[in-house]
Amino acid sequence: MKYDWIEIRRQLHQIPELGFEEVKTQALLLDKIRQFPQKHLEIQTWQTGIFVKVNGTNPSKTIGWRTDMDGLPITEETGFDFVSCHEGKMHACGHDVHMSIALGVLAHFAQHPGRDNLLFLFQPAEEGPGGALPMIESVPFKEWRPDELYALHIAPDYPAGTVATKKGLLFANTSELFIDLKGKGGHAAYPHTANDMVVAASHLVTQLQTIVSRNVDPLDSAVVTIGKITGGTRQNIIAEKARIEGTIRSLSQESMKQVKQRIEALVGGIEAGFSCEAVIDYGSNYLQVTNDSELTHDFILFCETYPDMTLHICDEAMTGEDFGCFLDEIPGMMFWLGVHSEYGLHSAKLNPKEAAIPKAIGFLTGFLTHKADGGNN
Ligand SMILES: CC(=O)N[C@@H](CCC[C@H](N)C(=O)O)C(=O)O
Repeated sequence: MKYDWIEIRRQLHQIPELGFEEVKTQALLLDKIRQFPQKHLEIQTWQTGIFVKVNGTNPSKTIGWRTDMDGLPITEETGFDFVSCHEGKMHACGHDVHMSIALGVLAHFAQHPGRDNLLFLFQPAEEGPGGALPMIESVPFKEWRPDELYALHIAPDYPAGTVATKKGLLFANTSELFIDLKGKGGHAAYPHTANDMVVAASHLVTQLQTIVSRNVDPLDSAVVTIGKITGGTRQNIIAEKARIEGTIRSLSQESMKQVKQRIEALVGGIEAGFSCEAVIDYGSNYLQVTNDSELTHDFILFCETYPDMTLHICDEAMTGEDFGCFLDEIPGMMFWLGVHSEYGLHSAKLNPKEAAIPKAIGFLTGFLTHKADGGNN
């Protein structure tokens, strides 16, 4: 059977769903997977995710490939004729591309299994609240636990169809950040009788900017981004409540701890200064993505021998990925797949060049064949 992986990417693009809501996505993936020859496949669903094991011909280990499935709460502005059908939601981080590539590679191995087993993990909720940790705890993962694990992420700033990676640290530690402030609402004309949380939140957002500029060692790196503020009810009512939502990024667990301590000190200052109550919630935390040196060396050697593949050795990035939680358990590595888009990840206009999809399917099929046939350059 012949498949059009770009068309399948477009179908996935039209139905973006948030973390652990990937019901239609799971159904579409299962529908495609069930069209592949089933002789060598075993399938288990887990929440909105899927595990597919390709039984090897003479296995001594299991090589894993992980892809993420969720979209983001962004209103798409690409103007594609296959634009998202889910209002306010978009595949703006390329997980539609990731899934179509995984399907394409799986379709090959369903017909031509390698010597070792392959395990394809379709993981929900990468953007949040984090599907990796509960997936690691799941029954199918424990039963089919891979010995090595690999994954990719699209990269808008690399030429389409090229790859980029490095040994060691690739992506940062992340922590979500939610701060709820509660004061006293009142009439806009009587500020002296109220306790305005819009003003308190504004001060706090400004103070949070000093953590990276004044507290983190300039030779280290961290990010504190506030992506959303909500507060108040209308223009002539003093806000009783405000909420700040953001993310923290760091290159080590130690500096993550320091940033959090500083946030707590600043929030304490706001509570004292504005006589309000504040609650901090760190939401989900992702471990840094640390690429195994030997396996990355092998990947680099494979790239050098693969025809028509350009490999960039990149710097680490402050992006986060809960793939880091898998790599804390299992050796493996992750790489960027160039898709050349004028607009970046999490942009409403992200426009990955689809030519990268068939190229990545061919390349990955080669790489996983090399792995599953015992290749270790
Ligand atoms: C590759 C990528 O964009 N990943 C996300 C991961 C989100 C982590 C978490 N929800 C957070 O916001 O801290 C990223 O934003 O880097």
